[in-house]
Parts: sequence; structure tokens; C-alpha cells
Amino acid sequence: MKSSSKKINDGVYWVGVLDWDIRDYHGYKLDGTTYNCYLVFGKDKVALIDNSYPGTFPSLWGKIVDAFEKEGRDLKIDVVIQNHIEIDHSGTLPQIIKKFPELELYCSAQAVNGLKNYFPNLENFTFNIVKTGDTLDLGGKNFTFISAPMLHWPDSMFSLLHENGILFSNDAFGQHLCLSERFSDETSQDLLIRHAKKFYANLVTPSSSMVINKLKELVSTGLVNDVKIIAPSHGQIWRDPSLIINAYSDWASGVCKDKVTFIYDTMHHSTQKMVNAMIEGVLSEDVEVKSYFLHEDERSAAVTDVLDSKAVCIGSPTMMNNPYPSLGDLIYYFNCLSFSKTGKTKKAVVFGSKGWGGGANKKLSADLKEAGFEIFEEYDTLNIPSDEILNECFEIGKKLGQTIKSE
Ligand SMILES: Cc1cc2nc3c(=O)[nH]c(=O)nc-3n(C[C@H](O)[C@H](O)[C@H](O)COP(=O)(O)O)c2cc1C
Repeated sequence: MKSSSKKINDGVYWVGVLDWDIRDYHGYKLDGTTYNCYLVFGKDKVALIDNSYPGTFPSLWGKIVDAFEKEGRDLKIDVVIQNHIEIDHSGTLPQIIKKFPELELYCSAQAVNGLKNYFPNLENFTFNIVKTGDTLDLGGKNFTFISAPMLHWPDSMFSLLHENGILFSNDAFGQHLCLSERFSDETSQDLLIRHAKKFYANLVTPSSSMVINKLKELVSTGLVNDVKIIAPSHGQIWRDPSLIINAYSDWASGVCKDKVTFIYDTMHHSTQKMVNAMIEGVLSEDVEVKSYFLHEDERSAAVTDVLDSKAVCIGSPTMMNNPYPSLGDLIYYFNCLSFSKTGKTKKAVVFGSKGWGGGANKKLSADLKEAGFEIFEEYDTLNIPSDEILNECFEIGKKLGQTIKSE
């Protein structure tokens, strides 16, 4: 299939795949994504950095052929640098090896078993195992490898191309975006940061302490000064690396806004009325609010706002002595993400309507505490909230707004 590569720097081409159709990636809702792969042309050797999703080889191959034509070089990949094994970045590796059986494969030690596992044909393949500080020279194109375990899998690593100042960071600093533009500065900054934050919240939050350590390491070794461009494996290429490095530093260290995120569900709208009254209370203190109704909204968007909120308000009716099931799904996900690993504790208000004995609040509070939240208030009411109850909800929201502003 004919497809067009994009030169991103001297001797460096984007040859990735645009997936306009994907809408769900392990529960993460998206409007398409990119599987970024790059070709680096050294005088002696040519390297492919990362691969693409299974089934996308025609689009990847078309761009590889195009890049070689643009460079006027004979079509031969000598090296594959596999920064991460996950199938969206390794799926086309067998087809690349089939085309160039003599190629040298560079990856971390932790990547080897995974790659053999995914691709049994690689059982007897020779892996060049690299770690932080190891180097590779393609002829005037020199790489230093940087191990990056848990950013975002144990095998993950970065590759820094010195002559161009490009850090190939794989998933770190990525965004699930599928756009015709390739660069961060060609993209609406709001859209870009929103999607980088969504990616961080859903995929990187549990590794926040590793993010901080990795950023410190890049600074202390001076390598950060060499980075002019960050080229991740999803989304836009950062031509202003400080923008995303500063954002990662904030997200990883739990920097939050005066902001409250409401997440709730409701069967007959009673809990929803309480939500709206509480929101009015928070807003009366000029504190930012986001609200998600789980009947319609999805958790991967909700947790994006939780990431930089000082507090969450979780509303649920009682159903069969328990919270409404969508809230159970949410709290399970909170447990996976471990927001407290950012070193900051978020406050939580738990509330809702019940028909008789209730039970949702108690269960939600216990689960939220286990997920690392501090319970600020528990509040429930019988059936449809009266005006008096709604006024109390307003006051709870107001008190929450005042408290987080004073922190
Ligand atoms: C299927 C179902 C199961 C319920 N189970 C309980 C229960 O175990 N305990 C309780 O106090 N109320 C129970 N209720 C009553 C609801 O909690 C009550 O109607 C509440 O006001 C609904 O709030 P909502 O309008 O926000 O959905 C149940 C209602 C339904 C429809």
C-alpha cells in the first residue's frame, strides 16, 4: 500500500500508522490513535524504532519504502530498536524480520521473554540487550539507551539520538490522538494537554514515583539538556519538550488545582438532584467543578479530571444494600491507579439516596479509604431529597470548596 512518511529532522522520518477507527483500548475511550515508528538513517546503518499494531504492516511498510526513496538509499533496515514489547508497538516485528532476517534487534533484558512469548519464531533469535548508558552508533547517528522500567511496563526503555537531540520515549509522554499534523506546536494546546493528561491519568499514574526519579535522573546526568524533541510512540511529537516534562513533573508529584470532580450514577434522579445542589455549593466558592454521570460518561475521562482535583464527590443510590454497580467499577479502577502514589491525598465526599436501610455510603467510604482517599463527609437521604436536604447538600459543597481553597 502506498503511504507517505514524514521527515521530522535531519535523517529521521516518522513512518508510523494512523488508526482513525479505534474507540476502546482496554477500557480507555478514544477517537483514534497513532502507532508511531521512526526510521533513523546513519551513514552505515538504518534503524527502525518500534513497530506497530498487528494487521497494520501495509501502512507501515508503505511509509518505510517512501522514506528510503526520499533519502535515496537502498531499502535495508539493519537495526530494530524495540523500546517496549506491548503488541501495539511490536505487532509488525515478525514481518519486518521476515523482510530483513539479518537485522540486529536492540531491547531491554526484560523485553526478551515477552517478545519470545508473543512471537515463538524468535525463540532462537539473537537479542542485543541494552541498559542505561549503553550506546549504538549507526554512523554519525549515536544513541544512548535509558532503561525506564514501569514507564509503563517493566521492559520499557528510552533511546536518545544525540545528533538530533531526539528522545524516543515510547509510551511515556504519549497521547492517544489521531490527527493529520505530527507536531505538538501544530496542534491545539488545550487538546494536546487534555489528551496527554488523559494518557497520564489512565496509564502512568501508578508509576508516578518512577516518573519523578526518571526526570531527576535525566536532569542529574545532563541528558535532559540534549533533548530538543520528544518523539513518543502515540500521538504528537513534542518540539517543545519542556511543556510535557513540566506537566509530567506536576502530575507525578500530585500538583492539584482548586477543583472538585463529581462522579455519580442514579436510577430515578434523586442522587442527581443532590449532585446539582452540591455543585452549586462548590461553585459558590469559585472552585472549579467537573461532573460525570456514569450512565452516559466513561471512567477514563472521569479519572483524567480526578488526577488534578483536590477532591472527588462520589454519588450513588443504594441498590440491594450496595452502591450502584458503575460506582463499584470506578472504585476498582481508582484502586488500580493509586492516586495516592503521587504523594498527595485527595478528599472524598460520599453521598446518595436510599429507599430504606441504605448501605451504599458505608461500602463506598470503606473502598475509597482503601484506595487512598480521605473521607471528608458521608451524607445520605431517603428517597427524593427535600429542599431542606438540598440546602444541606449545598452547604457540604460550600464547606468542601472553602476547605480545599485553604489548603
Ligand atoms: C433494584 C433496586 C434495589 C434497591 N435496593 C435498595 C436497598 O437495598 N436499600 C435501600 O435503602 N434502598 C434500595 N433501593 C431504593 C433506592 O435506593 C431509592 O429508590 C433511591 O431513592 C434511588 O435513588 P436514585 O433516584 O438516585 O436512583 C432500591 C431500588 C431499586 C430500584
